[in-house]
Amino acid sequence: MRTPSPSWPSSNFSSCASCNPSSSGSPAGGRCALRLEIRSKRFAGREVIRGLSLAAAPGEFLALVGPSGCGKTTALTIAAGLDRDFDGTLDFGGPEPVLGCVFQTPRLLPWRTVRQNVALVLPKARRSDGTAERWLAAMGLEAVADEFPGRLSGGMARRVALARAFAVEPGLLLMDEPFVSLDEPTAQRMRALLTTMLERSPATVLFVTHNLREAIQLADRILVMAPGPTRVAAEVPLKTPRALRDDALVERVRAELLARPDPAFRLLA
Ligand SMILES: Nc1ncnc2c1ncn2[C@@H]1O[C@H](COP(=O)(O)OP(=O)(O)OP(=O)(O)O)[C@@H](O)[C@H]1O
Repeated sequence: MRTPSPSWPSSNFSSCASCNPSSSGSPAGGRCALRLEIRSKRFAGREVIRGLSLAAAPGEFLALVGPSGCGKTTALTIAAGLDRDFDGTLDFGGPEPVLGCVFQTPRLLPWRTVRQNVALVLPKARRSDGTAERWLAAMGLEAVADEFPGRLSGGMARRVALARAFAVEPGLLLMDEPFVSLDEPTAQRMRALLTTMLERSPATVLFVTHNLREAIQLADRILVMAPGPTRVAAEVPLKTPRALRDDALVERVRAELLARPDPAFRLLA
């Protein structure tokens, strides 16, 4: 988390508990509402988002889907409070929540052990109270707690990143393509693990993906983004309980969505 990139300015990292050990936020486990209104977002004068509006109820799992470059990461970055340079409003319906963040790459500190990577996001008083170990155990990572990240497989490193995000007991979990570039069986195991973790530690979730199947499998509601400049073009509520969404149902819903006349859906194919 200490490696800044152009779209994740280091100066604003204190907003994300998973990125910053000293962040406190609201009481742990306090699921929050999320209301984000981006009237306009520009990079160097170029407007990339216009009139994007989204709202999540406490505990709701929202998936943002859309074609590459349409502004999903930008919207998530704004929701995380990491980019305040936009015209609009961000509101949690109460105090700022504890944030958990999971990115496209695990972003572990290579010079710290797995255990330390998780413990470091916790308030000082909780760094040696067994919390890190409990979350590592929940992810099946006890055996590598004292290893350095360089010794882990890609899937294990992602599990550490998930453990780190859940260890803070986030009220709001922000995930940016967290399972991209994993082989499909590993990605499926990670999605199942995410579902289990959310049952254990419920949070409001904003999940960015370009993978429509993944969104159908996980989300309570899918927001389909349309480019140029980006806005939410359509919303798809998913009523079937997550546990009952097998491959056949996911494929059926996907086919139905891709057949819709709205061009925003065709861009997802
Ligand atoms: N720091 C930046 N400076 C200038 N332009 C940027 C910056 N960050 C993003 N952009 C531009 O804003 C647009 C939206 O980018 P963003 O990364 O949010 O899209 P995305 O939908 O998440 O893409 P992908 O699915 O490929 O990750 C793109 O045109 C991108 O080039």
